Amino acid sequence: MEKLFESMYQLIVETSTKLPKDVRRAIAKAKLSESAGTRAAMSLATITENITMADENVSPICQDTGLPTFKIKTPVGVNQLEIKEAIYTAIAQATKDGKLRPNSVDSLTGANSGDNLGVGTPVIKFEQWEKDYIDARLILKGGGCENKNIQYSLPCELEGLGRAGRDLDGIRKCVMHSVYQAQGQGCSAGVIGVGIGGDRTSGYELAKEQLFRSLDDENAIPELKELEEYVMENANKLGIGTMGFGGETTLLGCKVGVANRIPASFFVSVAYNCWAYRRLGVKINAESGDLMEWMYQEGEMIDFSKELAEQEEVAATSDSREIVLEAPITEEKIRSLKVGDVVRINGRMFTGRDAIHKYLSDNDSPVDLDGQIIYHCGPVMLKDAEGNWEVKAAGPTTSIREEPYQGDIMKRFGIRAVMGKGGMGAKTLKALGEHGGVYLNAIGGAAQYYADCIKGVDGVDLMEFGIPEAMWHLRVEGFTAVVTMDSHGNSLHADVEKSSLEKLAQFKDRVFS
Ligand SMILES: O=C(O)C[C@H](O)C(=O)O
Ligand code: SF4
Repeated sequence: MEKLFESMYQLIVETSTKLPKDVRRAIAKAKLSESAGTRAAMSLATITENITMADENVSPICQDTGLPTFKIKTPVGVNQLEIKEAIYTAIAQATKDGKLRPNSVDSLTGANSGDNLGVGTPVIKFEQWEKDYIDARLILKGGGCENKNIQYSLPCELEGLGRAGRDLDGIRKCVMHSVYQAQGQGCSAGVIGVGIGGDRTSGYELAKEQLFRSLDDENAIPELKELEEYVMENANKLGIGTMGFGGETTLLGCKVGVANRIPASFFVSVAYNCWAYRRLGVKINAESGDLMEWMYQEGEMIDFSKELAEQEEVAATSDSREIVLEAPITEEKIRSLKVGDVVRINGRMFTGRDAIHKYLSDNDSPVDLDGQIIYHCGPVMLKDAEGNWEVKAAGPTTSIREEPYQGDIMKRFGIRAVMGKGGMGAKTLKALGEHGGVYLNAIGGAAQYYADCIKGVDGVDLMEFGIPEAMWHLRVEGFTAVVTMDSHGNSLHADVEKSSLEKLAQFKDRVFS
């Protein structure tokens, strides 16, 4: 099976860089549902441009290439250890080539292994089957959406929906609630895999298993088909929309599976996947290791590049104010910004995510942050032939994780703007008002689009935290984001959360008997 490494490498690269056809179609449909000039339409335009750029650059669609999870079916007699070895080598090579971000971190020390290999990473699940070829599937599910997975133990009380009992209607309520609680933080519009039954572990496994289904398939169990259709129709009435900016499409897919349970337990497990729904599969010759066929290839392939010219017109007709920001920014300038303003950033910004925020809460900053912009981002970086850092992918990360630190750090160091995605909470909003700061929402997953706005890397600090967690000094041009929290107490995120909860309450009454 000497070709096995090559086949696995291709599977990894293709999964990270090329969004499957069914997902493209769902995104194209979402785009059609939004009115021109809205924030949702603008975000979807950025997302589709990003998909095209990832195709062209053969670079990661999103910088978070997730926890690679392989599901492999092998004919009886095939050596699974050999397959494992080929996967490990291919993962390390794809990381070296900038197709995967080094994402495997020691949970106790925080050390990044640098090659995506480590205890428990990647995940490889084997199964035997009677066919004569190998079926290898891969999902790259990022951390932001993974953090929005949720498991319900029935019966339970749900915000907005009341009691969810141990029946199909209780399940319906849990699924609706799972979409609400994710808001835009898992880079909506998302896809949910739902597992009914099992135990806490196998329930989540079943939920994730659903993410390997095609978005276009039909559930063979009539009740579940009905549930999937119900959720698709009604979750999209919650008004959360792309990136939680409000809008018509909140969900791109809902797939439900069922397994038996034991009498005392009744779990409903939900695996939330972002729009950057990267999963593919290949059929591999069991003797030679050759790649025989790609999976998920049915139907039309949408070429978003054709729409790019049209999109520029949409952006031009949008009625939001556009403001240019360049650090150092004055308090006066920041206080002039309002929720809904679109900013174009030129000049300097510094990345800082989990490790940096924890560090800055106990230590001095390695650079002067007065008037500066902090970007919640863990990029994919490679060194070029001259030894200079090159940005391969650089979209925002979920900002809410920095909520405990953010306000204090902004005040202490004089930071005027923080940028990420998904919004932040009440503590940060209060600090923005007191200190004079704004929160900027960039489009989650648009890692190629933003990498293109980064014109240079002028330095890096705290490299000991690993590539994603270091503090990169970036020089940008035309880096676009939306003000979603301002210094006047306004938060688009709080507004969407409130209005979506009101909408959720409309689904309180029994639907399935
Ligand atoms: O780790 C990242 O870069 C992003 C993460 O997937 C997130 O959505 O927060
Ligand atoms: S940043 Fe968004 S698109 Fe990327 S992995 Fe995280 S949730 Fe998915």
